[in-house]
Amino acid sequence: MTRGTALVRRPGDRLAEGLVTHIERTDVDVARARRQHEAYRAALAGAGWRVREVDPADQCPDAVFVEDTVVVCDDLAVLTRPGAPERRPEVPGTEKAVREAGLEVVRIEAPGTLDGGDVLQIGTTVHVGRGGRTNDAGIAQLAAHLATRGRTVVPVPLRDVLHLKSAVTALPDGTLLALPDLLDTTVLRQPLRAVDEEAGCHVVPLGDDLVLMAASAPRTAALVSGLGFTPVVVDIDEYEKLEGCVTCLSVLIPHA
Ligand SMILES: NC(=O)NCCC[C@H](N)C(=O)O
Repeated sequence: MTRGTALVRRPGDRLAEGLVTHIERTDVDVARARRQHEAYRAALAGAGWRVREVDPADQCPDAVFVEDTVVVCDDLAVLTRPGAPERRPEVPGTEKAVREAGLEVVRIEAPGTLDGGDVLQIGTTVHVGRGGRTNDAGIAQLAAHLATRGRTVVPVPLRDVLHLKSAVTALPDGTLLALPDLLDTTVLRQPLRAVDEEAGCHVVPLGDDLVLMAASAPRTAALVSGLGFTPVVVDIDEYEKLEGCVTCLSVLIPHA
């Protein structure tokens, strides 16, 4: 059984030069990061996803964080215009991959900026973080594109955090796991559970009761397990040094 296609992009040799905005830079062990990526791909495959590699963009140190380059909604791929200009050359490779997956393609245009990490889709509601990487024009363009698929966009102001999904993501039943200090939770449209580990608010529902999580959030994994879900735990600490998390290393395209 295949749940769909998971797009990933392998880390390049320049990974350690990736952007760091809200944390202190520490050395990245690229060889270890490659092994962690291999295990991440294996976890997706083990959960029933067909893993497809986007062409490398090795001149871009952050290209491994492929989620930021596209928002997939049903059969529509919205190519982003990343808020960090040095990440924009990552987009053409993603465009090739989503076209090959048979998706309709539209794009965020200047002056709009949008990172996929700011977009949290739950049912027909799409929360979009407004902060350092995503601006009002990007949110307005995304809202117009996703309205064609019956989605409603809810902007969420962020504080001192890279992306919306650095601060909040959702379990398979729509319950939000969040670090409430990092965003304006009053605008969120789903029930919320506060967690006390930063990586605890980064989860990726993989289908059925499976929930992809980072090894750096053991207390939240126990909480998730107690709620009746099955954590699939991967160690991605080399990516966490670059403000990456489990969400940003893939783009899931159900049924593709
Ligand atoms: N969606 C994500 O959480 N992306 C992480 C991107 C990390 C990268 N170092 C960046 O600053 O763009």
